[in-house]
Amino acid sequence: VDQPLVPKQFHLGMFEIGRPLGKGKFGRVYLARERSSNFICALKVLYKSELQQGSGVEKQVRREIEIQSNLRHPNILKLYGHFHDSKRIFLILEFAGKGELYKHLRRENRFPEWKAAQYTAQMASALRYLHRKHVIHRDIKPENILVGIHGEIKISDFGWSVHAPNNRRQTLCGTLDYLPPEMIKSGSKDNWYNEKVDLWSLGVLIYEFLVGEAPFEDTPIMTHKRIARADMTIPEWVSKEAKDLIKKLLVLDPEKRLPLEEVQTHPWIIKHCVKGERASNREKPLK
Ligand SMILES: Cc1nn(C)cc1-c1nc2c(-c3cnn(Cc4ccccc4)c3)c(Cl)cnc2[nH]1
Repeated sequence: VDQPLVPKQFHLGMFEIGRPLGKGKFGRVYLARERSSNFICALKVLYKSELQQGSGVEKQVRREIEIQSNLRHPNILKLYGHFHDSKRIFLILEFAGKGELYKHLRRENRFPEWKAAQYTAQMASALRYLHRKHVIHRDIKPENILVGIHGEIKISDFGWSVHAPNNRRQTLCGTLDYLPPEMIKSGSKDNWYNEKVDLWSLGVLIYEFLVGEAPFEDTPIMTHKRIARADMTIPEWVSKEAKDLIKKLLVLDPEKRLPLEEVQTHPWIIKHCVKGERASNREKPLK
């Protein structure tokens, strides 16, 4: 029976380790079952040796634990607890039954508009919850999103998130595609700690859901230039409602990006995310 993982003190002997589920830049994730409750979870194993002592990564893991263990939302992957031994750190995470979203996106090339709109509505709901708690994710991209057994999405990997405002310096690595202009421009860093950065990344995510590639995908130099100018073209076959929402999020001025409340009530979202049968199967438009 699925019982929530309750004890405060966990240790490796409490878990039966199953198949590897995946690996990231730091560490691997295994399917696991907590023996006394039969609770299925995902166990993320990080080697202390790989987290160079005193480097940013160790602080990132600490921040991931601190932030994610206090979050409870259906579209945010739960962190139930953590423990460590002499060589490793273990994070006890919610198991997402349908795995990594980016694999689904690569396999399907791109998502139909109704699916992209439903994922967008779930992302907006999760981001509103995070921003109300003054948590900025800052690394929204398909690679950091998992899919639950009912097809719902779950934001994971809070390694880059911060409690705003925060004056810790960050070094960035990995893809530039999702970075907002204020994070690639030199100069004042305080915009890095404004929730609006997640709105830009949400716009990039919607574009990639619908088109199958990121809007500024290019050589690193060109991506940098195109982000700074919000220079993108949306294919003509994307619906005008979806185009409208993407354009209202990929705005250079962070203060002019569409607030999450208005994302959730945008015509493209309303059209595809009404309760009951799937809007796209509806014969007649809603009154
Ligand atoms: C894969 C896979 N296939 N199916 C059917 C379900 C899954 C599944 N994977 C997960 C995973 C999972 C796996 N890999 N990753 C990527 C990763 C690994 C290590 C460090 C950072 C990031 C996440 C999780 Cl956390 C949580 N739940 C998961 N569920």
